[in-house]
Amino acid sequence: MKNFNEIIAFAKERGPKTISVACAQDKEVLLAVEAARKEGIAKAILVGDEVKIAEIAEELNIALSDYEVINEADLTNACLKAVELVSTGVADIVMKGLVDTSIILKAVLNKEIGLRTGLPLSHVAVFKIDGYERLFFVTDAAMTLSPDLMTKKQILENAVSLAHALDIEEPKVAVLCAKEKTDEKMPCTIDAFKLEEMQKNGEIKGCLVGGPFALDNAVSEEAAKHKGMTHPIGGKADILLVPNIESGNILYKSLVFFAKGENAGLIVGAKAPIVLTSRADSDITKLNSIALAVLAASKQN
Ligand SMILES: CCCC(=O)SCCNC(=O)CCNC(=O)[C@H](O)C(C)(C)COP(=O)(O)OP(=O)(O)OC[C@H]1O[C@@H](n2cnc3c(N)ncnc32)[C@H](O)[C@@H]1OP(=O)(O)O
Repeated sequence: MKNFNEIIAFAKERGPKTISVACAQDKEVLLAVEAARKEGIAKAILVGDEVKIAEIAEELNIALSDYEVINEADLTNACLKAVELVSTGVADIVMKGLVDTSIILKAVLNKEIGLRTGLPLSHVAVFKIDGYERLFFVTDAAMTLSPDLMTKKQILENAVSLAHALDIEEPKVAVLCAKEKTDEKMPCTIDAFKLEEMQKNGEIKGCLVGGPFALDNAVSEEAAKHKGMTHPIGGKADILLVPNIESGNILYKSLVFFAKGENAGLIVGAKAPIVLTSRADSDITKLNSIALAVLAASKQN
């Protein structure tokens, strides 16, 4: 798939799925779930502050009779309820509403009713930027603080699974650092080298991995050529694996606010997909993310 229109078209074919929205009292969230409902992509159960949900719905002319609403004003309890709806099979996808990321992630990781699989969960953001011909992924900009080598391997594999769900058969993964040569003083360059080795010796499958890469060589063929790089991933990355949450989050928000990119975001690697965008992201981003989650959920089932 090359853009979000295609993702939405495929989600219409595979939907509707049921989303449980944690802390649904938010204008952009309600606009997105209403658009998803009208497109036949998803139905939503709205968990949150019933009074605030009703006020916003009225302002937006959204009929709440089209939704199940579960009143839970406390943010932590609303997140736990939304997650429980998925772990008990009532819903297929969790969606973050107006709540801190760490609160919903703690609910997702809850030992009794959460969606753990035993392996690391991670965030994948999908972007489309004018001038870059392909969709590309940034991971992990939102969940894992400072991943070690084996956690990076799992983050990479989680993103590769999502790429496969979008019919990107052999995604090219660039492991990002500040430069393209290994340097003992920059441990992420050593991890990047090891991840490329793991792919070459078959420990990582279903993708091509290259690293270390600086961002310019990963996304610009001209920059890669200028620096004399002959790596097949040079300038053609599908997945950008960042070294830590700070670099990933700054890249994510630079793409949204400076580059005005179109995007979507999910937590993957759990028993079900979790729509996780920034509270400041638009209703279009949230709709794109619902569509992406529907494709990921169909692949998982
Ligand atoms: C990109 C747009 C959106 C944004 O901008 S989001 C903003 C930035 N993001 C954030 O603030 C969230 C960052 N992450 C966090 O807050 C925390 O790491 C997180 C995920 C809530 C976990 O917090 P805590 O529960 O305090 O973490 P902990 O290290 O004590 O671990 C508790 C148990 O959970 C497990 N865990 C933590 N991260 C995991 C992961 N990625 N995958 C699978 N399991 C994970 C951890 O192993 C531990 O398990 P156990 O209790 O020992 O069995």
